[in-house]
Amino acid sequence: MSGTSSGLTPPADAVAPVRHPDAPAPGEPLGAHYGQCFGCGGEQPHGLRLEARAGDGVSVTAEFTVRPAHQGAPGLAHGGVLATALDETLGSLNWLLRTIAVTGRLETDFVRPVPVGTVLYLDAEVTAVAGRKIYSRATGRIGGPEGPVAVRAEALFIEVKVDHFTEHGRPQEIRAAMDDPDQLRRVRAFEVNP
Ligand SMILES: CCCCCCCC/C=C\CCCCCCCC(=O)SCCNC(=O)CCNC(=O)[C@H](O)C(C)(C)COP(=O)(O)OP(=O)(O)OC[C@H]1O[C@@H](n2cnc3c(N)ncnc32)[C@H](O)[C@@H]1OP(=O)(O)O
Repeated sequence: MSGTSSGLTPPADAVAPVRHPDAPAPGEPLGAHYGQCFGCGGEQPHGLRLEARAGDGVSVTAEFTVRPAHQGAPGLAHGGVLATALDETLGSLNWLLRTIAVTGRLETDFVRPVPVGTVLYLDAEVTAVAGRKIYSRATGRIGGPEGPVAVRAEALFIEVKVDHFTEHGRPQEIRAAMDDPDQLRRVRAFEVNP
């Protein structure tokens, strides 16, 4: 069964997404947006360590290897972890728009169980933009990049300013991020006018 709720249908005045001229070239690894990110960071022992690459247009591909820490049922990936992989892949589209945006809505279809040890091959693209609203979709396949679909999602991301994080984040992590030149460089790669 699949379907899309009305919150994920672009309005009539939505436009096609535009790849930012300074977006990473197709094939280029995007790297982590934050080392402590559970989705893409290298500093989270049980994190997904998802590795995304720029695609053509406003699209990305990514890979995530399911490890024992990611189980729900015995030997199978937890659905929330798979949703995280989709969310993170969709979030990495920000690099191509050079926009900071957070997930407002994420609708996920779980089509096939995903065993521990599986590589999940993900792809995602922005489908439309309407003001601050960014509409996107993602697919996760198993067995290879052309293998059967295991999960898919449609999402609405909402553009925010850096203030979203500095106002709502816990002060100790925000201070550490602001003291980290690599982190500031990454934020600038997302936002044209930091
Ligand atoms: C140096 C300092 C360190 C900085 C470090 C920064 C580096 C970070 C870089 C990159 C980050 C990328 C992170 C990727 C990680 C993966 C992605 C995630 O998991 S993100 C986490 C989960 N998401 C949230 O925590 C959002 C929580 N929600 C909110 O904060 C608000 O609700 C927010 C910002 C999403 C919207 O709030 P409003 O007050 O700004 O805007 P309103 O007016 O409510 O919504 C705008 C439009 O969107 C629609 N909208 C909003 N939420 C919707 C929903 N759930 N469904 C349908 N429409 C929705 C509304 O109807 C409105 O539409 P109409 O303009 O009137 O047409």
